[in-house]
Amino acid sequence: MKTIIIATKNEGKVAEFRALFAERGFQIRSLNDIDEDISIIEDASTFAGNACKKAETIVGYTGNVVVADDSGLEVEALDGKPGVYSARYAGDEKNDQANNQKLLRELENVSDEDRKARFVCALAVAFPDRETEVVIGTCEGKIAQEPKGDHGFGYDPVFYLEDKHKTMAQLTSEEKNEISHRANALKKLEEEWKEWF
Ligand SMILES: O=P(O)(O)OP(=O)(O)OP(=O)(O)OC[C@H]1O[C@@H](n2cnc3c(O)ncnc32)[C@H](O)[C@@H]1O
Ligand SMILES: [Mg+2]
Repeated sequence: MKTIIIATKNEGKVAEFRALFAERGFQIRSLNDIDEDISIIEDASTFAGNACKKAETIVGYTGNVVVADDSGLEVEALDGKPGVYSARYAGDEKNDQANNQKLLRELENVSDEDRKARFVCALAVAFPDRETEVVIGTCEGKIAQEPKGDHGFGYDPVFYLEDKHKTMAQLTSEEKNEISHRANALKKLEEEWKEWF
């Protein structure tokens, strides 16, 4: 079985990628399986820029093909915030619950029809011997009035999917992997680049 390194420390992402790549005959390893203490400063102004930086940094350590995900939430009424700052929206310590609470506070007086949001995932693949590839996947929804559900991670409890009448955190992991920004990015990568899969 082919092995892919995923340049992430986020166990929520790792679990999703593990399932998504297993369907395609790959097994994955993440930064949590690699001994070295690697820290990558995510200072690019776009998801794609940060994803490339993560993937290219790790190729330097491993010499293997590396996939990286930089992702987040864009809320229309907040001019696209929290965007690339999604992980640290409520402060440096990366607290999902605090991020969700801050988001709900910011949208306190915003009506249902103005709560449109999208999840974005930039997926970069870096190689030891050729140029990095990047694709973007999205998933459209709305910010709920209150958190619901306990699956997934991050902003899933406050991300409402209108056609499912559920938040992302109320979906099973299989259901999320059919429609998520991460799954959509991987589908694009697969379409654009069949020979690799
Ligand atoms: O950089 P790595 O190590 O991959 O892990 P991270 O958690 O810092 O990841 P990002 O820098 O890409 O920040 C993405 C943030 O956006 C949110 N996010 C991304 N994908 C999500 C998803 O599928 N569901 C809910 N929230 C998500 C979540 O809060 C993440 O912390
Ligand atoms: Mg990060």
